[in-house]
Formats: sequence, C-alpha cells, structure tokens
Amino acid sequence: MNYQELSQQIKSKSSYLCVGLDSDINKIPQHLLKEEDPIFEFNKQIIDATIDYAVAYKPNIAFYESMGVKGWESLQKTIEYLPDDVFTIADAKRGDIGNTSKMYAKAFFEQMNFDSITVAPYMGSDSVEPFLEFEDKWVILLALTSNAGGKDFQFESLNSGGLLYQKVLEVSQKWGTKENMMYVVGATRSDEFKEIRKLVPNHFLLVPGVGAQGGNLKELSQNGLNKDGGLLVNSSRGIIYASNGQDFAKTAGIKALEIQKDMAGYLDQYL
Ligand SMILES: O=c1ccn([C@@H]2O[C@H](COP(=O)(O)O)[C@@H](O)[C@H]2O)c(=O)[nH]1
Repeated sequence: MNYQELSQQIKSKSSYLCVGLDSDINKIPQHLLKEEDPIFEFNKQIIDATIDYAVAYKPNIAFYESMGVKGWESLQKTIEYLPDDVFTIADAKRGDIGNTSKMYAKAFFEQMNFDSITVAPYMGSDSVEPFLEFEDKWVILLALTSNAGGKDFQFESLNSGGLLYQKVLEVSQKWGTKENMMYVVGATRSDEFKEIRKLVPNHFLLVPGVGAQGGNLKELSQNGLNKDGGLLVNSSRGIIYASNGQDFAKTAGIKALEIQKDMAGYLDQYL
C-alpha cells in the first residue's frame, strides 16, 4: 500500500487505528484451544470484529516465532486473511549487515507480503537500505520508543547538539522518503510530538503505547496529526484482551469502535 492509499483509507474510515495482534496462546480464550489453529482462529475473529474501525494491523512477530513452525503458519494464514485495503506491519524490529537485512526483507515482504516492517536504526544506513529497495514497501524505523528504558540512550544529548533520537530522525531522512519510511514514536512521549513534527512534518508515525501503557490519544493526536493523517496509533492488549470469554471478539470490536469514534473527532478538528 502506498502513501496516498494509506492516507485515503484514514480519511474514508475516519480512523488511524492499528490493531496489534500480540496473540498469546496463554491469554486467548480457553474455548479456542480446541481449534486446530487457535491463534489463527483468534486473529480471524478479532479481524472480523474490528475491520470497520481499523486501517492497519500489526502482528508482533515475537508472539508467533516463540511458537516455532506452528506460530509461523498462524502468522502466514493471518497475513493472507487480511484484506488488501488494510496496511500490514510486521513488528519484527530487524536490521543487520546489508546482505542479512536483505534476507529479512525478502522474508517479510516477499514470503509473507507484509506492507512494512519495524527496523532498528542502530546499525546505520547499510542495515536499513536493503529494506527500502522493495517497491511499495515500508521501513518503520524505531525513533523514540514507548518503554521506560527508551530513555537510556534515546534522550542522550549529543555534543553536536540535539538528542540521539532527533539525530535518528534527521539522518535517516537521507535514506528514505515519506513514501517509504515511517517512524515509531511511543504514545507515552506525547511531550515530544511537537518537536518531532518540526523534524518530520510529513512522515507517518507509528505510535504504540495507548491502552495498556497509558499513552494519551488526545494529546498525541493534537500534536501528531498532519494534513494526510500522518499517524497510525496502535493498541494491542487494550483491544484483543478486552474480554477473554465467549464475547472476546464482540468486546474487541466495541473497544476498537470507541477509539475510532475519538479518532474521527480529532480528524475533524485537526485536519
Ligand atoms: O516503542 C515501542 C515499540 C513497539 N511496541 C510494541 O507495540 C505493541 C504495544 O502493545 P500494547 O499491548 O498496546 O501495549 C507491542 O507489540 C509492543 O511490542 C511498543 O509497545 N513500544
């Protein structure tokens, strides 16, 4: 999916919600365990219940690879089940020397046909560029993460001026464009959104950390939305585990609708 198509989806669904498929065999409802592929069955029902309110889905790869071959199969079936008009994110946080990054890119873009993958910036340009060689595919570069430990390095003041995460935003704009690169910025960092928008006014931001991590949707929307939308806000546990009974999918749909309604209001106000 390209930039214009993503922006169009946001406008037509009045939503910039990304549903996180962090599907954990120990947390899904008990009654699904009798299914042949409980994780795929869980994802399928979550997708069906939330598809009208979400523009993107983000399976976190850790939850699948931790289950070995069976997990990869559940992931493949999930990505095949998702319709073409939603944006798909492999939250895999990859990146390595160039020829290895190329193999990661082939795995997630060719074998599994994801639209995008999260990549760590630490190894620099030659670790990221192989992902950018695929047409209509995206890198989502970790810039300012939502976790407490994100402060350990990302807020480091540099002798050359600015903070380390700001340097990631500045330098990486030489590697890709707003058409093939987004940035991860945690919802728990809403104080930084104004500064970030000065550095990357036109790039999409993937924002995890609302719901279970307590990020504030209103604040980040006020400071993060741009004329094309420009945000994908992820919620995983807050939606998919809102209930673990027979009504889990219905309850997930209700949670997604609540968030979408708020988003529709912010889009009206700020676009
Ligand atoms: O900075 C980051 C980068 C990635 N994540 C991932 O997003 C989801 C958040 O899940 P919730 O249940 O909504 O908290 C999860 O897959 C993380 O690994 C992040 O939280 N922060």
